[in-house]
Amino acid sequence: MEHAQEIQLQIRGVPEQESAHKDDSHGSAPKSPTRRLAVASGVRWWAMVAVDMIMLLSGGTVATLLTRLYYNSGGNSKWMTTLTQSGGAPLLAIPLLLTPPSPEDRRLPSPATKLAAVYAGIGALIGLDNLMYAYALQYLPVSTFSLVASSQLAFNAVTSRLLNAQRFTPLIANSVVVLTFAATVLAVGSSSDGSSSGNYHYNYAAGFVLTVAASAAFALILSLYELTFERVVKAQTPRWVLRVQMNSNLVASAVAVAGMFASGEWRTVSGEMAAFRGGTARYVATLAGTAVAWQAALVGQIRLVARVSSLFANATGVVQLPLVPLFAVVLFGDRMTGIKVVAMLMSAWGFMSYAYQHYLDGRRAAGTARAQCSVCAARAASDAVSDAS
Ligand SMILES: Nc1nc2[nH]cnc2c(=O)[nH]1
Repeated sequence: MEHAQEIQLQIRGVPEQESAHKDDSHGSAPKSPTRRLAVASGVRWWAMVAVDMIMLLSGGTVATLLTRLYYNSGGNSKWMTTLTQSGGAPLLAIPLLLTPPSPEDRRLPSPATKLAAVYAGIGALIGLDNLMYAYALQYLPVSTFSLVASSQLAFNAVTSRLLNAQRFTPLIANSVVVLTFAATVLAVGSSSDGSSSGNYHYNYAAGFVLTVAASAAFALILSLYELTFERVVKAQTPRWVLRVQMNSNLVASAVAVAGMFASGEWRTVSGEMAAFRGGTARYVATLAGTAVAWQAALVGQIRLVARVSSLFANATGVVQLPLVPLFAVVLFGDRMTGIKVVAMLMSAWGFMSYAYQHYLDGRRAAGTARAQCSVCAARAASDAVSDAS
């Protein structure tokens, strides 16, 4: 009977498996590329993943375009751009208060000191990454930036394998390669199309090195988030996702504020505000909008890490790279080229390859659950017969 109850619990627990930590994910053996999805597939699950993806893609695109607008309109403070990437974190207190707690939200999964150390470590890394990303966005033209930044997916392939025991299937490998190519095609094709003309002073060597370093750091951050949900928080509930994001981004904001004071950049802020094209109100609106858009994007991205995997979250983020130049056509008057459309299509193709792997895993898991069900029913019947005799 015990066996039958155990399987019934597992089946009933399917929706919770998204939120509850599973012991089997502790092992270092390669796990299913889509293991959480494997037990929680279904229309509702896909709809939630789609919402997260839309938040990441729209938030990330708006944030990147607003950062470019800030630089284009006379802004020049790297620490200010760094701060906008994490400074909207206190706003997360609103959804946190509005989200009803589940039982897993009420317990402290690890000692408070361990949680604090994790927030401090990831937060400091985010602060450093945000600074490098701020330099990268200013020092490289859109095309080169997209090319180099797409390397974060390859870095993520390594960190996911090492830290998250991610298994690679041909479909996932195909997705990583095609998404990287999509950004490469974009970079090669638009290097001479005068993209994002503005008052940039490109500094290629520094921009290149900083973009590569930021890409590696960001891949590590996403893998560390995944590890945190599995080993430290031991839950993937909406509230834990918000808490982890808010606390780590508050630490990153402290790093940015400290950097602004230590570098003396804070003295230039009032002058920059006064000289900003469109005036002070536009300056504040641009930075506030950037901060909100980054947090919206990160909510989507970290929820994808918790729901699926860091590699999936990064793959979705990379889809955004060809999106930015397309929007720049409308907003900054960049030229539209066939290459940009091809990059978009390749990007969609690479992503669909990844999504198809998830679909296959979901179907396989459903088949396994059905098989276990019939074994379980047979065992329950035989237990009942032996109990009666
Ligand atoms: N390096 C890096 N930093 C980020 N911060 C927010 N998104 C990103 C990203 O895609 N890459």
